[in-house]
Amino acid sequence: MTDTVRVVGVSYRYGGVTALREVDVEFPTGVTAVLGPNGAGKSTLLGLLSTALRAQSGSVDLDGTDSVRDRRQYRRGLGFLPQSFTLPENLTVSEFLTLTAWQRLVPRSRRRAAVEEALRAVDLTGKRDVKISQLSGGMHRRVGIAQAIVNRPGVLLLDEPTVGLDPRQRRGLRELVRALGRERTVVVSTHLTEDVAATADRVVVLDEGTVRFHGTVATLTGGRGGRASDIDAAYEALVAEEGR
Ligand SMILES: Nc1ncnc2c1ncn2[C@@H]1O[C@H](COP(=O)(O)OP(=O)(O)OP(=O)(O)O)[C@@H](O)[C@H]1O
Repeated sequence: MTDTVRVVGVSYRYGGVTALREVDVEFPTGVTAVLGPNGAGKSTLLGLLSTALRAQSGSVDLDGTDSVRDRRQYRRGLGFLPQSFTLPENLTVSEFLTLTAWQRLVPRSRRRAAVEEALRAVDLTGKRDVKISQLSGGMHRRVGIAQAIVNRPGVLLLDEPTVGLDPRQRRGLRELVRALGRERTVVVSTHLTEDVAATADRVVVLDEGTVRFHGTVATLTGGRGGRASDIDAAYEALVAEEGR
Protein backbone atom coordinates (compact mmCIF):
# COMPACT_ATOMS: atom_id res chain seq x y z
CA MET A 1 0.00 0.00 0.00
CA THR A 2 1.37 3.38 -0.96
CA ASP A 3 -1.65 5.43 0.17
CA THR A 4 -1.73 7.24 -3.15
CA VAL A 5 -4.93 8.96 -4.23
CA ARG A 6 -5.36 9.38 -7.99
CA VAL A 7 -7.74 11.80 -9.61
CA VAL A 8 -8.25 11.15 -13.32
CA GLY A 9 -10.23 13.37 -15.69
CA VAL A 10 -12.53 14.71 -12.98
CA SER A 11 -15.04 17.46 -13.73
CA TYR A 12 -17.72 18.83 -11.42
CA ARG A 13 -20.59 21.25 -12.02
CA TYR A 14 -23.07 22.85 -9.66
CA GLY A 15 -25.96 23.40 -12.06
CA GLY A 16 -24.58 25.93 -14.56
CA VAL A 17 -21.34 26.60 -12.62
CA THR A 18 -18.29 24.53 -13.55
CA ALA A 19 -16.26 24.14 -10.34
CA LEU A 20 -13.64 21.66 -11.66
CA ARG A 21 -12.54 21.02 -15.23
CA GLU A 22 -10.79 17.78 -16.33
CA VAL A 23 -8.59 17.52 -13.22
CA ASP A 24 -5.72 14.98 -13.28
CA VAL A 25 -3.63 14.88 -10.09
CA GLU A 26 -1.98 12.39 -7.76
CA PHE A 27 -1.54 12.68 -4.01
CA PRO A 28 1.34 10.49 -2.72
CA THR A 29 2.63 10.11 0.86
CA GLY A 30 3.63 13.42 2.42
CA VAL A 31 1.84 16.77 2.51
CA THR A 32 0.32 18.15 -0.67
CA ALA A 33 -1.19 21.63 -0.44
CA VAL A 34 -4.07 22.54 -2.73
CA LEU A 35 -3.51 26.25 -3.23
CA GLY A 36 -5.92 28.65 -4.91
CA PRO A 37 -7.97 31.81 -4.44
CA ASN A 38 -11.57 31.87 -3.20
CA GLY A 39 -13.80 29.97 -5.59
CA ALA A 40 -10.90 28.09 -7.27
CA GLY A 41 -12.53 24.72 -6.55
CA LYS A 42 -10.50 23.59 -3.51
CA SER A 43 -13.47 22.56 -1.36
CA THR A 44 -15.08 20.84 -4.35
CA LEU A 45 -11.90 18.82 -4.92
CA LEU A 46 -11.71 17.83 -1.24
CA GLY A 47 -15.43 17.02 -1.32
CA LEU A 48 -14.78 14.61 -4.19
CA LEU A 49 -11.74 13.07 -2.46
CA SER A 50 -13.82 12.56 0.71
CA THR A 51 -16.82 11.13 -1.24
CA ALA A 52 -19.06 13.89 0.16
CA LEU A 53 -19.50 14.79 -3.55
CA ARG A 54 -19.61 12.52 -6.57
CA ALA A 55 -17.86 13.44 -9.80
CA GLN A 56 -20.01 13.80 -12.90
CA SER A 57 -17.09 12.47 -14.95
CA GLY A 58 -13.70 10.88 -14.31
CA SER A 59 -12.58 8.82 -11.32
CA VAL A 60 -10.91 8.98 -7.92
CA ASP A 61 -9.15 5.97 -6.42
CA LEU A 62 -6.96 5.08 -3.45
CA ASP A 63 -4.32 2.50 -4.39
CA GLY A 64 -6.73 1.18 -7.01
CA THR A 65 -9.84 1.18 -4.79
CA ASP A 66 -12.46 3.22 -6.64
CA SER A 67 -14.22 5.93 -4.62
CA VAL A 68 -17.62 5.23 -6.21
CA ARG A 69 -17.64 1.49 -6.97
CA ASP A 70 -15.91 0.47 -3.69
CA ARG A 71 -17.02 3.44 -1.63
CA ARG A 72 -17.01 1.70 1.78
CA GLN A 73 -13.54 0.29 1.38
CA TYR A 74 -12.24 3.57 -0.04
CA ARG A 75 -13.64 5.51 2.93
CA ARG A 76 -12.07 3.12 5.42
CA GLY A 77 -8.64 4.43 4.37
CA LEU A 78 -9.63 8.06 4.80
CA GLY A 79 -9.92 10.78 7.46
CA PHE A 80 -11.60 14.12 6.68
CA LEU A 81 -11.78 17.50 8.37
CA PRO A 82 -14.34 19.66 6.50
CA GLN A 83 -13.98 23.43 6.29
CA SER A 84 -16.78 23.98 8.78
CA PHE A 85 -17.92 21.45 11.33
CA THR A 86 -19.63 21.41 14.71
CA LEU A 87 -18.56 19.28 17.62
CA PRO A 88 -20.88 18.03 20.40
CA GLU A 89 -20.17 20.70 23.03
CA ASN A 90 -21.51 18.65 25.94
CA LEU A 91 -19.13 15.73 25.56
CA THR A 92 -15.58 15.59 26.86
CA VAL A 93 -12.80 15.25 24.29
CA SER A 94 -12.26 11.56 25.06
CA GLU A 95 -16.01 10.78 25.08
CA PHE A 96 -16.33 12.31 21.63
CA LEU A 97 -13.27 10.49 20.26
CA THR A 98 -14.44 7.17 21.72
CA LEU A 99 -17.80 7.65 20.02
CA THR A 100 -16.06 8.50 16.74
CA ALA A 101 -13.81 5.43 17.03
CA TRP A 102 -16.94 3.30 17.44
CA GLN A 103 -18.59 4.94 14.40
CA ARG A 104 -15.42 4.29 12.39
CA LEU A 105 -15.56 0.60 13.30
CA VAL A 106 -12.42 0.57 15.46
CA PRO A 107 -12.75 -2.76 17.37
CA ARG A 108 -13.70 -2.42 21.07
CA SER A 109 -10.38 -3.94 22.20
CA ARG A 110 -8.44 -1.25 20.30
CA ARG A 111 -10.68 1.74 20.98
CA ARG A 112 -9.02 3.06 24.13
CA ALA A 113 -5.53 2.88 22.62
CA ALA A 114 -6.80 4.49 19.38
CA VAL A 115 -8.24 7.45 21.33
CA GLU A 116 -5.01 7.89 23.32
CA GLU A 117 -2.93 7.71 20.15
CA ALA A 118 -5.09 10.37 18.43
CA LEU A 119 -4.93 12.61 21.53
CA ARG A 120 -1.15 12.30 21.61
CA ALA A 121 -0.84 13.06 17.89
CA VAL A 122 -2.70 16.37 18.27
CA ASP A 123 -1.11 17.18 21.63
CA LEU A 124 -4.38 17.16 23.61
CA THR A 125 -3.68 14.36 26.08
CA GLY A 126 -3.98 16.85 28.95
CA LYS A 127 -7.47 17.92 27.75
CA ARG A 128 -8.91 14.41 27.58
CA ASP A 129 -11.54 15.04 30.30
CA VAL A 130 -12.35 18.63 29.39
CA LYS A 131 -15.73 19.42 27.84
CA ILE A 132 -15.50 20.49 24.21
CA SER A 133 -17.44 23.69 25.03
CA GLN A 134 -14.46 24.83 27.13
CA LEU A 135 -11.83 24.53 24.39
CA SER A 136 -10.28 27.38 22.36
CA GLY A 137 -10.71 27.66 18.58
CA GLY A 138 -7.29 26.10 17.96
CA MET A 139 -8.06 23.18 20.26
CA HIS A 140 -11.43 22.68 18.51
CA ARG A 141 -9.54 22.30 15.24
CA ARG A 142 -7.18 19.81 16.89
CA VAL A 143 -10.13 17.75 18.11
CA GLY A 144 -11.43 17.88 14.53
CA ILE A 145 -8.13 16.45 13.32
CA ALA A 146 -8.08 13.84 16.12
CA GLN A 147 -11.50 12.56 14.99
CA ALA A 148 -10.17 12.33 11.44
CA ILE A 149 -7.19 10.15 12.42
CA VAL A 150 -8.72 8.00 15.17
CA ASN A 151 -9.12 5.01 12.82
CA ARG A 152 -5.50 5.42 11.64
CA PRO A 153 -6.28 6.29 8.02
CA GLY A 154 -3.45 6.35 5.48
CA VAL A 155 -4.97 9.47 3.91
CA LEU A 156 -5.95 12.63 5.72
CA LEU A 157 -7.94 15.44 4.06
CA LEU A 158 -7.93 18.87 5.72
CA ASP A 159 -10.05 21.64 4.20
CA GLU A 160 -8.60 25.08 5.11
CA PRO A 161 -7.60 23.99 8.65
CA THR A 162 -5.85 27.26 9.54
CA VAL A 163 -8.77 29.61 8.76
CA GLY A 164 -9.98 31.59 11.77
CA LEU A 165 -6.99 30.75 13.97
CA ASP A 166 -4.73 33.32 15.60
CA PRO A 167 -1.06 33.43 14.48
CA ARG A 168 0.17 31.22 17.34
CA GLN A 169 -2.54 28.60 16.82
CA ARG A 170 -1.83 28.70 13.09
CA ARG A 171 1.87 28.00 13.69
CA GLY A 172 1.00 25.10 16.00
CA LEU A 173 -1.42 23.65 13.49
CA ARG A 174 1.14 23.88 10.68
CA GLU A 175 3.65 21.94 12.78
CA LEU A 176 0.98 19.33 13.42
CA VAL A 177 0.17 18.99 9.70
CA ARG A 178 3.88 18.62 8.93
CA ALA A 179 4.23 15.88 11.56
CA LEU A 180 1.12 14.03 10.36
CA GLY A 181 2.50 14.02 6.80
CA ARG A 182 5.64 12.12 7.81
CA GLU A 183 3.79 8.82 7.71
CA ARG A 184 0.59 9.56 5.81
CA THR A 185 -0.77 11.14 2.70
CA VAL A 186 -2.08 14.53 3.77
CA VAL A 187 -4.04 16.81 1.42
CA VAL A 188 -4.50 20.28 2.84
CA SER A 189 -6.38 23.05 1.06
CA THR A 190 -5.43 26.66 1.66
CA HIS A 191 -5.33 30.10 0.08
CA LEU A 192 -2.24 31.08 2.13
CA THR A 193 1.24 30.62 0.65
CA GLU A 194 2.55 30.69 4.26
CA ASP A 195 0.68 27.42 4.85
CA VAL A 196 2.34 25.91 1.78
CA ALA A 197 5.82 27.09 2.81
CA ALA A 198 5.45 25.72 6.33
CA THR A 199 3.83 22.37 5.61
CA ALA A 200 3.95 21.11 2.05
CA ASP A 201 6.25 18.82 0.04
CA ARG A 202 4.09 19.19 -3.03
CA VAL A 203 1.58 21.68 -4.31
CA VAL A 204 -1.42 21.69 -6.63
CA VAL A 205 -2.30 25.18 -7.85
CA LEU A 206 -6.00 25.46 -8.72
CA ASP A 207 -7.52 28.45 -10.43
CA GLU A 208 -11.06 28.69 -11.82
CA GLY A 209 -11.45 24.93 -11.57
CA THR A 210 -8.30 24.17 -13.58
CA VAL A 211 -4.98 22.75 -12.35
CA ARG A 212 -2.31 25.33 -13.22
CA PHE A 213 0.58 23.46 -11.56
CA HIS A 214 1.18 20.10 -9.93
CA GLY A 215 4.54 19.09 -8.46
CA THR A 216 7.08 19.78 -5.73
CA VAL A 217 7.42 23.17 -4.05
CA ALA A 218 11.01 23.34 -5.38
CA THR A 219 9.80 22.85 -8.97
CA LEU A 220 7.09 25.49 -8.51
CA THR A 221 9.60 28.08 -7.35
CA GLY A 222 12.18 27.03 -9.96
CA GLY A 223 15.01 26.83 -7.43
CA ARG A 224 14.22 30.21 -5.90
CA GLY A 225 13.46 28.67 -2.51
CA GLY A 226 10.61 27.43 -0.38
CA ARG A 227 9.66 30.61 1.48
CA ALA A 228 6.17 32.08 1.25
CA SER A 229 7.52 35.05 -0.79
CA ASP A 230 9.12 32.64 -3.32
CA ILE A 231 5.85 30.71 -3.61
CA ASP A 232 3.91 33.99 -3.97
CA ALA A 233 6.18 35.10 -6.84
CA ALA A 234 5.92 31.74 -8.63
CA TYR A 235 2.15 31.70 -8.17
CA GLU A 236 1.73 35.23 -9.55
CA ALA A 237 3.92 34.39 -12.58
CA LEU A 238 1.88 31.25 -13.23
CA VAL A 239 -1.48 33.02 -13.11
CA ALA A 240 -0.17 35.94 -15.24
CA GLU A 241 1.14 33.44 -17.82
CA GLU A 242 -2.28 31.77 -18.03
CA GLY A 243 -4.01 35.13 -18.38
CA ARG A 244 -1.89 36.17 -21.39
N1 LIG B 1 -23.42 24.50 -3.64
C1 LIG B 1 -23.00 25.26 -4.65
N2 LIG B 1 -23.87 25.71 -5.58
C2 LIG B 1 -23.46 26.47 -6.63
N3 LIG B 1 -22.17 26.82 -6.84
C3 LIG B 1 -21.26 26.41 -5.94
C4 LIG B 1 -21.63 25.62 -4.80
N4 LIG B 1 -20.51 25.36 -4.08
C5 LIG B 1 -19.50 25.96 -4.75
N5 LIG B 1 -19.94 26.59 -5.86
C6 LIG B 1 -19.13 27.33 -6.84
O1 LIG B 1 -18.12 26.45 -7.33
C7 LIG B 1 -16.88 27.13 -7.46
C8 LIG B 1 -15.81 26.45 -6.61
O2 LIG B 1 -16.17 26.56 -5.23
P1 LIG B 1 -15.31 25.93 -4.05
O3 LIG B 1 -16.06 26.17 -2.77
O4 LIG B 1 -14.94 24.54 -4.41
O5 LIG B 1 -14.00 26.84 -4.10
P2 LIG B 1 -12.89 27.07 -2.98
O6 LIG B 1 -11.60 27.17 -3.73
O7 LIG B 1 -12.99 26.05 -1.92
O8 LIG B 1 -13.28 28.49 -2.40
P3 LIG B 1 -13.10 29.05 -0.88
O9 LIG B 1 -11.63 29.29 -0.71
O10 LIG B 1 -13.89 30.35 -0.97
O11 LIG B 1 -13.69 28.05 0.05
C9 LIG B 1 -17.16 28.58 -7.09
O12 LIG B 1 -17.43 29.29 -8.27
C10 LIG B 1 -18.39 28.50 -6.21
O13 LIG B 1 -19.14 29.69 -6.29
